[in-house]
Amino acid sequence: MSVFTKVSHTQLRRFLKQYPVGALIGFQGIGEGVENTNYFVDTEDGRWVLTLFERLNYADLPFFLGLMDHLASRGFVSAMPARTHDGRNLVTLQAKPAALVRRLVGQSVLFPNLEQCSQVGRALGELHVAAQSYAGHCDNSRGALWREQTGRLLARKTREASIRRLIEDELAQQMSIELDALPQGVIHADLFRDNVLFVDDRLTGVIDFYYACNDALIYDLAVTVNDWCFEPDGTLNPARWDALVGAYRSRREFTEAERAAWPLVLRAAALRFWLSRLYDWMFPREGDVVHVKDPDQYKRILVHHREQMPPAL
Ligand SMILES: Nc1ncnc2c1ncn2[C@@H]1O[C@H](COP(=O)(O)OP(=O)(O)OP(=O)(O)O)[C@@H](O)[C@H]1O
Ligand SMILES: N[C@@H](CCO)C(=O)O
Repeated sequence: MSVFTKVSHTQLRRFLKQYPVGALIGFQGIGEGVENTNYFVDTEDGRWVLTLFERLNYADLPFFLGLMDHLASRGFVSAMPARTHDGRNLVTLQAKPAALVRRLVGQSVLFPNLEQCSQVGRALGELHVAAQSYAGHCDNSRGALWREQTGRLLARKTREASIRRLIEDELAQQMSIELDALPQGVIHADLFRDNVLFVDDRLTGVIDFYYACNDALIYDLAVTVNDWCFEPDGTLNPARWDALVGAYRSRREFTEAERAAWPLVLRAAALRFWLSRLYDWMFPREGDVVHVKDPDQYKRILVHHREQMPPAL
């Protein structure tokens, strides 16, 4: 669970006066999530999620909030950010950048069925298409340079020689891939199961756009299948894979270059989350309740991709 910054009832009441949302009814810290502080907030005018951004700078946030606005206003199932009386969707609370967004209905699923995987693949394709008209630009803060620098740091700091060897070898092999040369666009970059909401089998929400960036579209698909289509022991679930990838393809066809790069792109995506989780284990953050995810799960997925060719696109 993660609530890094506590907000009092009085602070929240004062904060909400900036918005046309009516008086505060109740609020509660949200346990899930590892990056930001989140609260569910109920007011006379509806249900909201308040996010205090713990790592992101004020200057970086208009890209993410603008993207959510862009997608939601085109009918995509993302949360529309609320605006203050004077039109701002980004404000300050407790000296941190903060935003209030619509609370979407639904729950995330831990064990997705084939219909849910198919809906996620379709939604990702639709997101890529709808975001083509978004004017904002943001480099991937967890892109190739970050993977290289973080990998080198963790390889130096770890006491386990096998981890050091795996990171160094994977970084060397990743040198042969140029994600920039593949079809580009705005990507979600973190479309894990905990960032998608369902009511039964109906996908009702995509949340947490705070890693969204410009990068290779196929990398986003790799991030998504690595989370949705693998079992906890690191083995691939082929039926989920086919459902998700097939539904994505119904919205956007792959290029030859993407098909050729796919095995290494899957590895780049697995490496990114292994490294970020490993970093959080090795350098834990202070907080009221802090949730850290298991790095080994992503090490297993990376090793799987290194040993076995994935199904072709
Ligand atoms: N718009 C929304 N509607 C409904 N629930 C939401 C919404 N935004 C966030 N949540 C809830 O808050 C939880 C945490 O949000 P989020 O995933 O954005 O956390 P985080 O710490 O910012 O990110 P991360 O997933 O990267 O750790 C979600 O799991 C979900 O339960
Ligand atoms: N989705 C990430 C956390 C936020 O980036 C993970 O599971 O490691």
